[in-house]
Amino acid sequence: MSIRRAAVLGAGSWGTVFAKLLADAGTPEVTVWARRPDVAEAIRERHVNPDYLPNTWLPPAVTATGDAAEAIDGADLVVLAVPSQTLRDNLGAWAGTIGSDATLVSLMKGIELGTLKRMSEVIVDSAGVEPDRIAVVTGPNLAPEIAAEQPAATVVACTDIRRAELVQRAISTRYLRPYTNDDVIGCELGGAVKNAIALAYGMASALGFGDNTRATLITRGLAETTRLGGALGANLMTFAGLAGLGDLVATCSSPLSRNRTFGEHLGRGETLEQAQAATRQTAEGVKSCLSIRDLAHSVGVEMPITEQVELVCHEGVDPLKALAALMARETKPERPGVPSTGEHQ
Ligand SMILES: NC(=O)c1ccc[n+]([C@@H]2O[C@H](COP(=O)([O-])OP(=O)(O)OC[C@H]3O[C@@H](n4cnc5c(N)ncnc54)[C@H](O)[C@@H]3O)[C@@H](O)[C@H]2O)c1
Ligand SMILES: O=P(O)(O)OC[C@H](O)CO
Repeated sequence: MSIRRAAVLGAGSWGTVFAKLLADAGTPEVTVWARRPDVAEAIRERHVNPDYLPNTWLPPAVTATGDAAEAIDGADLVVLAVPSQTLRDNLGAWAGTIGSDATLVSLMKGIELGTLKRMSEVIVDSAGVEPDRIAVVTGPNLAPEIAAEQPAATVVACTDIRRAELVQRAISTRYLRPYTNDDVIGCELGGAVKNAIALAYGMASALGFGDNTRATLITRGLAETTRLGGALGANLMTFAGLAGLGDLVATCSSPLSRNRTFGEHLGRGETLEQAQAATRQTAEGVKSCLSIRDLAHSVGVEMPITEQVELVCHEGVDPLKALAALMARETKPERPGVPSTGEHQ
């Protein structure tokens, strides 16, 4: 079985590249929903997204509309690519038009404020679908590099292996190699938490700290992600894979990362508002650091880096003071691989 018609809801960087990917992998009809009519028209008429991917030509199979119902009509694959905090409201409006056996794909890397839910949980709530119809695509996938067809790998996480394999086939190209995984919880947490850690990494870089500091942030960032995952029922091995370490390294190391770049602005002493004004695109970690911190507290897990990132972003704490607070924490054994239960340190 293969996908005949796909809808991609969201015409930002990743939604647009994902539409190209589906077309390159052989989906005959891919319709992108763009919020702005001029973006829909440019994709439809000129095969380019001038706002987000001006230098990437989109294949003929990709078209676009400003009407979400039109995009979803008859689609057997419905891809969700809007900012995480807008998903519930958007999907609530679209849900009635989604086919009863369509597979839903989540591209979003965030945790909802207030409910503290992962994106697949928000989809279950607002679209009223069973969890096994939802696949999560996540991994080290900076949109501009995938657009340039640079080789990379990703993960398709779904509890229904048949649907995971369907999506895997639908995005398998000479430049992207997808792996399946049944650990939806771990894959989503890896994608969401790495954004908060990349903010810290960006701050440290802007403050002039070198590779020891950066490696420490990546490694301890992964440790706190793994602790959270363990407490929430994830497979701890997921965090050693593409959705965990892979995405964390790509996001922290890349100047293309919006989260890292946002952290650099904060590290240079800018306020949240100044950093927001300087970076137009979605840096999910800025909001999700709050919900991740609250989610961690709800299960008794300490996430010191995420907590300090939240203080810098939302409480105006100086990044240098945040770093000093991390360094002043009580000393403890490293204990890699310690299971989640017991002391969540
Ligand atoms: N860009 C990447 O490299 C990349 C890679 C993997 C995953 N992701 C994830 O994909 C998701 C989407 O990111 P992106 O990179 O496409 O973001 P983006 O900032 O490039 O684009 C966001 C899109 O959402 C639209 N939008 C903004 N507010 C909206 C609202 N209230 N309702 C509906 N649409 C709205 C914007 O117009 C834009 O088209 C994020 O969760 C991100 O973490 C991004
Ligand atoms: O640009 P960022 O920081 O949103 O990261 C993009 C992707 O999630 C990297 O895999």
